[in-house]
Amino acid sequence: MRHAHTVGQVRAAEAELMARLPGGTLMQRAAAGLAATCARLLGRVYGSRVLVLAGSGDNGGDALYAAARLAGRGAAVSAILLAPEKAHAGGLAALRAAGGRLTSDLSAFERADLVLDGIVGIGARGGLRPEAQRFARAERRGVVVAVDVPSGVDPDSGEVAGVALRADVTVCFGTYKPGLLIDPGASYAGALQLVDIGLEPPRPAVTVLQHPDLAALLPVPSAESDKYRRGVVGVAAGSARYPGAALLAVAGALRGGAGAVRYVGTAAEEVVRRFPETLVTEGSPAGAGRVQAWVVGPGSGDGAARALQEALAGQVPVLVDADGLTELARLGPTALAGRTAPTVLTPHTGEAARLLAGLGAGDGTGEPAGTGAGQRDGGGSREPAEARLATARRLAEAYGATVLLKGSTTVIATPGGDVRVNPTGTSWLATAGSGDVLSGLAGSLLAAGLGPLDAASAAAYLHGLAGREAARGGAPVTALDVAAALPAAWRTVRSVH
Ligand SMILES: NC(=O)C1=CN([C@@H]2O[C@H](COP(=O)(O)OP(=O)(O)OC[C@H]3O[C@@H](n4cnc5c(N)ncnc54)[C@H](O)[C@@H]3O)[C@@H](O)[C@H]2O)[C@@H](O)CC1
Ligand SMILES: Nc1ncnc2c1ncn2[C@@H]1O[C@H](COP(=O)(O)OP(=O)(O)O)[C@@H](O)[C@H]1O
Ligand SMILES: [K+]
Repeated sequence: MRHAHTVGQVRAAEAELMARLPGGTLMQRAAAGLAATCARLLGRVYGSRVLVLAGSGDNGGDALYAAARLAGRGAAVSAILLAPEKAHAGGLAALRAAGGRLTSDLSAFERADLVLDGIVGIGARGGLRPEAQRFARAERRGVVVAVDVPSGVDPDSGEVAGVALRADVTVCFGTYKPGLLIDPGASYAGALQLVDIGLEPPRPAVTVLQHPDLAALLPVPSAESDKYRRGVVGVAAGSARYPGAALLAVAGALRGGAGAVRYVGTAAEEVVRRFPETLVTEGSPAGAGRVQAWVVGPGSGDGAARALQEALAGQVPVLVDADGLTELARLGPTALAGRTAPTVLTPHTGEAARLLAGLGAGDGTGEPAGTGAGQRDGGGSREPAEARLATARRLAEAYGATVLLKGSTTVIATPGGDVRVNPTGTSWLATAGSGDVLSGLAGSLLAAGLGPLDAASAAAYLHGLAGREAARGGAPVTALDVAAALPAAWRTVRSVH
């Protein structure tokens, strides 16, 4: 599992560590790790051309010390200082002593085999300053290595206000920063390398699952298993108008590890024709047999209100998606207030905006919340796409539910403040109905016994891998292709054991 910490957490952990160590130790550890990665990337250090972009803080200091090490191994190093009078004195002296030279020639950036971006790190405030912006726009030939954070990316949120330097590799110190894991920041960071500088940070602000975590989480039947013990997932989805959503949610649910899928709704006939293994009922959740988790809402249309009410009244986990979310936004968080079992919400950006607006509902006026209500504070004050982390957290807390916010980086937040960011996926997943497959899959994992955070994040992970598998070679995928590729995604993560 990858762990990421906020700037505030890193600063506190650094202060604690620095108090116990001789001055400059952490920077030397950082520079040593940085130089080692650069040397690996260069292959042959001797004779290579390295350019350092050094800002006025310790981020520039790391870059200058690392460059001095490379110069000591025979690299031709030049440095552009963005604020020459404020450059890190020790780093600059080390670079000079190792034979590095200063330049103001922008073409050095274009010619370099390797560029070290030490403009700004976790001390960043606001968008990249004008003197730094030109490097984000300039052509380059070589590899760009970001020091700690690609300059221009907000370390805590991944937001880019204006432009940022696109890196091939980001070498981060002590711990990952959330902004390296969340788009748009993640797409600027390239491959991530972690350098251990001895930091002992507290509980991470954000975690990211990896293959071995998935392999450990996924439910696998044993000799004692039967279909009921493996869990039955109920899917209340589809309507006369949107029968396809029922098929897609069921297709996802069938590949999620539950022992059986029970469908309720108007598309029963279509569902059983396409997936004969499904148990079908034409009613609503209250009249269906026992299930261990419900998925409510994909394509439910007018049926969403009743299905949601009946599913929420039960004592099993409920995943709410699509039309179910629209209905929930209308009702507001009070609709979930009495629940004892977990609730999972899987909004895309538009549905998240509706849910934020819904925070004004249920206030006793009986009026549905208008758009814009509830967007005055917290994560709701900005467009959800630009503040994904804050939005997911805000919704999770306000609704008392686990929230999986879909998008180019899917973020999962719990009411208790845990956040996971999904590392898999592809923009080919932006295709109609792929969200329905995801909700069926996540519901199936809930029914199989995973907790809400694990079920939601494992589903996003598998869905993202399946999307990549289906789009392999760069081909468009359909939602059913994604569902069909889910077993391959299971095999991929399980093959690491
Ligand atoms: N504090 C520590 O113990 C350690 C810090 N390390 C490094 O130190 C960095 C943090 O250093 P600082 O606190 O000095 O902060 P930074 O070096 O990240 O940034 C501060 C400097 O950048 C300028 N700046 C701020 N926002 C800017 C923007 N948007 N555009 C351009 N310039 C901007 C400021 O004028 C300031 O001088 C980390 O990212 C890491 O690279 C490492 O050496 C490891 C140890
Ligand atoms: N640009 C993107 N990059 C990666 N994944 C994306 C992107 N856009 C959407 N997705 C993913 O595609 C799926 C779309 O879901 P959703 O918006 O609910 O579609 P639908 O309602 O048609 O099923 C989600 O899993 C989402 O995370
Ligand atoms: K940087």
